[in-house]
Parts: sequence; C-alpha cells; structure tokens
Amino acid sequence: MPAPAPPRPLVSLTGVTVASRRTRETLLTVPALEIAPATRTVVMGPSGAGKSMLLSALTGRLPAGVVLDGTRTAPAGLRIGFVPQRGAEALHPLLPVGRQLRAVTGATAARTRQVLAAVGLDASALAGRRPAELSGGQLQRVAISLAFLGSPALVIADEPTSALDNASRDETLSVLRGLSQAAGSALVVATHDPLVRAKLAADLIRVESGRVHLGDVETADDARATAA
Ligand SMILES: Nc1ncnc2c1ncn2[C@@H]1O[C@H](COP(=O)(O)OP(=O)(O)OP(=O)(O)O)[C@@H](O)[C@H]1O
Repeated sequence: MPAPAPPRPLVSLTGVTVASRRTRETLLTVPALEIAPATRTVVMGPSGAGKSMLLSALTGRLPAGVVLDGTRTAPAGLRIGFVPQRGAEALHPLLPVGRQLRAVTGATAARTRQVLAAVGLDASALAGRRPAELSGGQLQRVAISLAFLGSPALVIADEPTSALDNASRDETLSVLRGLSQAAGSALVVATHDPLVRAKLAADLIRVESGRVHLGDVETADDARATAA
C-alpha cells in the first residue's frame, strides 16, 4: 500500500524576499519554507535579524513600508491567531476582558469559559475586570485565549514570554503547547530564549542578517560566538 501523502502545508514561502519600499534594501530572504499542520517551530536569531518580518511574511500581512516578492501560498480562509509580546497589546484597554473576548471572536459565553479554563483562568473572576487590573502573566494567558477562540489552524507568537518572569514564562509556554496540541493548530514562536524551544519541543528556524536557515545549522553568528 502506498504511504499516505504528507499533509498539505498551511503556509509555503518560496523564493521570497521582503524589501524596504523606500530604500529597496532587502530585509528578509526566504529560499523555501513550509509550515505543516499541527507542528511547533521556534524562530531564533539576533535582534534586528528579521524574525518579526518572517512572522509577518507567514501571515501575509506586512508592515507598512515593505514589499514582498516571490510566492506565498496558503489555503483560502486560513485562520491565524496572533499572540503579541505583551498580552495587553491584543486587548482593548477599557472593555472588561470577558466581554471583549466574546465581542471580538463571536464565541459563546460557554466556549469562552472553556478556553479561559484551559489557560488556567476563571471566566467569572475576569468578567468585570479590565486589562489594567490583570498581571502580565494573566494578560498573556488572556491573549492566548483570544488567539485560540478563533479556532486557528496556525498560531503565531512574537516573543510571547520575553516580558515575563520565569514562572509566568513556563506557565505561558505550557498553555501554548497544551492548547495547540489539543486544537491541532500549528505554532510558530519567535524568541531569543533557547529555553522556549526546549519547553515547546519545537523545530528550529534561524534568521541571521535577514536570511532564513532551517534546522540546527551553524550560522556565522554561532561561529563568531564559538571563536570568541
Ligand atoms: N516597516 C518597516 N519598514 C522598513 N524596515 C523595517 C520595517 N520593520 C522592520 N524593518 C527592518 O527590518 C529588519 C528586521 O526587523 P525585525 O523587526 O523583523 O527584526 P527582529 O529579528 O524581529 O528583531 P527583534 O528581536 O529586535 O524584535 C530591521 O532592520 C528593521 O529595522
């Protein structure tokens, strides 16, 4: 019997470059990259290397002032959830948290309660509280709930733990891993922290000086660090 065909990737980038519209400087080069369903990947690299730009290229939503050349393919209507560095960035500052989760996603109160419970939060305790009344770790878990309430096939997180203490970091990674596994969503996380990769048991993409490398290859940055 022939082996089953591998699942179709959620997003493929082929021969992609992203450049500044004004200066034409190339900011990111992606020879070939595929994100398969239900996989976990971390994107690592020095500050300014192009990690956030790669996340934007994967979503197909680029910041103003840059242009993408090459081929990005993704199924029509691909649902993508996004988790920012600070949960507050995903939330309206004045609306009670429970109400805004339902208003933004259209989810029922029961489903909202269920997803909040999955990240360790009690919906009734949050119902009347605004984002400023929650801790950084709680806000990050609310942002994760918001991302998963939309039933995404792909969740993108940009430095989701860099503003957290170690305990909140571990909790955040544990809920990201647990929810993505339970929902069958692929997870792509940009980070500076090698522990994030270990705790997520994720594949690795390196970005160095705007160029994407797949897997545990030694980059010029690694060679310099080893030589130092
Ligand atoms: N809207 C934009 N227009 C032009 N250049 C940009 C724009 N956004 C980012 N850049 C440039 O693209 C390059 C990559 O930036 P990016 O934010 O992807 O880096 P990063 O690896 O995520 O860095 P950090 O870890 O510090 O967040 C940088 O040189 C940055 O100045």
